[in-house]
Amino acid sequence: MASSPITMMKMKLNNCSPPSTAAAAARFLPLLGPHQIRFRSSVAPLYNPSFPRTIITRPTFSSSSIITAAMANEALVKVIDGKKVAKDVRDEINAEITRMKDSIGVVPGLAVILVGDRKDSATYVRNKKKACETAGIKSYEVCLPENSTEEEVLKYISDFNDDPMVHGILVQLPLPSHMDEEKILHAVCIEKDVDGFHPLNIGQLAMRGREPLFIPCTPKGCIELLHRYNVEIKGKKAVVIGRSNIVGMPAALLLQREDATVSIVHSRTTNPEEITREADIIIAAVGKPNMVRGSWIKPGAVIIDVGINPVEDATNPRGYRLVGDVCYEEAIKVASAITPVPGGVGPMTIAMLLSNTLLSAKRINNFK
Ligand SMILES: Nc1nc2c(c(=O)[nH]1)N[C@@H](CN(C=O)c1ccc(C(=O)N[C@@H](CCC(=O)O)C(=O)O)cc1)CN2
Repeated sequence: MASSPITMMKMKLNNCSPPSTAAAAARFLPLLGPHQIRFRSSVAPLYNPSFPRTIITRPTFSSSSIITAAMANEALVKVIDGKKVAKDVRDEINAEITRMKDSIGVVPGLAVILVGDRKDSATYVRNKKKACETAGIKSYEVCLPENSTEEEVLKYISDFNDDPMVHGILVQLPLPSHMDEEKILHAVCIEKDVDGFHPLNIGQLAMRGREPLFIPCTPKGCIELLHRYNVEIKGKKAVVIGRSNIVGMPAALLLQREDATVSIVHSRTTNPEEITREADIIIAAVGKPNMVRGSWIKPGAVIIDVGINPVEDATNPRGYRLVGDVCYEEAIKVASAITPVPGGVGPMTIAMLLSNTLLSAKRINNFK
């Protein structure tokens, strides 16, 4: 996902300006309306966002039919508001935690282990702690210096495994390069593996007829967004861009479980755009700013952008701004729905972590 703000300074600003020619606009023209993906209407929605924000960037339409059509499409695009959905999820979790505390006196506990001094990781851990406090989850935090040993990390994991107050354990990734990530993730007991990264959890996710104890937070958040915006997944063509252990691979497995026909595009795929152009749903999780251009997208497709890439921006007080893996300005002209960056998948990652922690506390205490 995101690289550190320190390393991002080395990145070149990726300019993804929207196509400006009439010919480029005309590409979108015949493909509006009936070609757009249909949002589920017959199935009772798990959740209907009260205000699914619709972007209307230009209120007055031009007299040119080509421009008007492109703009009309833009006006119809649903911005999938991850911030709003995450807040709703957190409120629901908070209500459940209150119910559990009131009836059996149990408060869910989450232990977070941070190793090293990456600024982005420190920010994510701080945000997780804040989210826990608001939701009513007790958080336990361990911050270790970059030069810590694997044994030290393993000792903390072992202590948290044995602590009945702790229902979830996570080790913030990435770990320093001298550490064996596999060994460390394997040490988290599977019943408390709220990140869902334990090989047994991933194995269960991959197998038909088996249920993982936990689903990794970011892919779970992607699917939750699709559900809550009533996007039909069953029978659709889905393409996942990226095959990382924490996002791409589990996202592809989850889409398959939802009965989508799934393709995975990765660094060795030739002509990735030919594959993405077929997709009704795209989940982009590759970590390359603006890699997916408007021309890669089938009109009406739904786009879930997992990338959080800092790019230089002298006009921003931070000196950089965050962009996704998808060129938003182009995609919004073609897609029927899209997650923004920031404010899309990112907030859902933390909401799903709280959801997994609650799930764990309920399961351990046999609370329904
Ligand atoms: N053990 C884990 N490590 C990592 C995970 C994970 O799920 N488990 N995921 C990422 C980092 N991450 C959570 O840990 C995370 C990333 C981004 C966000 C988020 O809310 N992003 C905001 C923008 C934030 C900003 O302004 O900097 C957004 O997209 O709106 C939350 C969590 C890697 N490591």
